[in-house]
Amino acid sequence: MKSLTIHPSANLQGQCRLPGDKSISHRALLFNAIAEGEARITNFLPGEDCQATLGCLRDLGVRVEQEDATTLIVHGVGLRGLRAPAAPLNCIRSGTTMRLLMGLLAGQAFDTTLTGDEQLLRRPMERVAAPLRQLGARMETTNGRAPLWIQGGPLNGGQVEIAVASAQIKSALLLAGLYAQSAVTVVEPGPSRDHSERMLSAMGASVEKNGLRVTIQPAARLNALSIQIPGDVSSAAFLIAAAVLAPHSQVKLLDVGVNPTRTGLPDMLRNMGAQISIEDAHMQGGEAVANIHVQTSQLKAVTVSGETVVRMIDEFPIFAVLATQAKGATIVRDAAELRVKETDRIATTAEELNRLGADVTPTPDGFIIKGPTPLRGGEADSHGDHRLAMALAVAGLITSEPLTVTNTHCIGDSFPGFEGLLRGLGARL
Ligand SMILES: O=C(O)C1=C[C@@H](OP(=O)(O)O)[C@@H](O)[C@H](O)C1
Ligand SMILES: C=C(OP(=O)(O)O)C(=O)O
Repeated sequence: MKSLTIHPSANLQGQCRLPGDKSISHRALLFNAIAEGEARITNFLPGEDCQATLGCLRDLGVRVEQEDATTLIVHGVGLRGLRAPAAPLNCIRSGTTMRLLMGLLAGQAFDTTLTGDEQLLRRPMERVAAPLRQLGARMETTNGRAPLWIQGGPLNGGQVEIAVASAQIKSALLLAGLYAQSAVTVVEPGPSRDHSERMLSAMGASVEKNGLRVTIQPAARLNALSIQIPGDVSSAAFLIAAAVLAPHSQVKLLDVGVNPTRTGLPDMLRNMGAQISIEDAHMQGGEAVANIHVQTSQLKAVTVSGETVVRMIDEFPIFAVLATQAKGATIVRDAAELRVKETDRIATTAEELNRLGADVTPTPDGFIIKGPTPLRGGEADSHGDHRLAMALAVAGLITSEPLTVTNTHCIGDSFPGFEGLLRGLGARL
C-alpha cells in the first residue's frame, strides 16, 4: 500500500501547469470516438479515470493512437460505428465513465454489461438508468448499482426532469438524445458543469440551452474536434490551498480551466479573504482558460450552500482543510451528494480531519467546521479516495509534526504528478 509523508512546509514559490481537466478529457475521448474524422487531443489527462474511458472505447472498437501520455489521436467511428464488446466493460473507479457510457450505449444496436472496481460498484446508478428508461432505454441495475446490463435499441425523445443537479446524469441523457427519434430535453434542479453542451455544439450537434433546460436534437453526425484540454481547476484547488495555507507562499498556476460552472472554490476563497486573482482569461476550444495567482492568506469562515455547492462539488475535502484554518464556524449545506462520491466524503473527511485535531461536525447534507484549530501530524488515511488523499497531503503542510497519508495510490485517478508539482513549489514531501 502506497503512502506519502509530508513535512510542515513554508515558502511555496513558483509557477506550474496542471494536468488536463478530467471532465473535459473524458468527453473529448467519448465524443470524438463517435464523430466522423480524426481528432488530436493534447494535454489529455493520463489519470486512471480517463484511462478507464480509453479502455472501454477500445473494447468498443475505437482506434486511439497515443503519441505520448498526454497526446492522443482518436479515429472516430461515427455515431453507428461502435461494435459489441467481447466482454463486460470495466469502468474501474470512474463514475463519469460509467454514467456517460450508460447514455451512449442505450441507443446502440448491441447489448453491453458495465462493471468496475468494488468502490464504483457501491455508487448509485439508478439515478441514470431511471431517466434513460423514460426515453425507452432497456437496462437493469444490480440493486440500483453496477454491474448493469444495457440492451441497446431505439430511443424516444421527450422531456426528462432529473432529481439532482448532476452533469453526469445530464450528459448521459444528452448522449442518448443523439440517437433518439426526436428531441430530448433535460430539466435540471440547478446548474451543473456544462462541458458536454459546449463540446457537442462545437462538434455540430444542435444543443439549445434555456435556463435549467437543455434540448438536444437527434444527430446525423458529429464532426471530429481537435482540442487542447485546459488545466484541471479541481486539481488546481489543491495547489491553491497549499499556497493559501503554507506561510510566505506565492504561486501562479498557468492555463487553468475557469468555466464558471467549476470555479466555486476560488470564489468562496475570495469571500473568505484569500488573496487570489484570475488573470489573462481567454477562450480556448470553447472553454475559458486563465492563470490563477494566489498567496498566503488569513481566512474567515463562510457558509456554502445552493448552486455554489455544485460549482465546487469535488472540492469539499480540500475546502474542509481550508476551513479548519478559518476564523469562525464554516457551514456547508445542500451537499448530500458528497455522500455518494468515491467515498462518503462527509463522513471520511470529518473522520480524518478530526483525527488530526480539527473540529468538524458532519451533518446529513454537509458539515460545520470551527476554526482556526492547530492540526497535529501522525497518520491519516485516504479511504481510497483521491480527493481526500490530496486534501490530507496539503493539510500535512501545516501540521505540527510530519503527516503520513496512507493508501495514496488513488491520487493517480485524477492527478498524476501531484507529488512532483507540490515538491517543485518547495513543499517537503
Ligand atoms: O460530469 C463530470 O465530469 C463530473 C461531474 C460531477 O459528478 P455529478 O455530476 O454526478 O455531480 C463530478 O463530481 C465528477 O467528478 C465529474
Ligand atoms: C466524483 C468524482 O469522479 P467520478 O464521479 O467520475 O468517479 C471525482 O473526481 O471527485
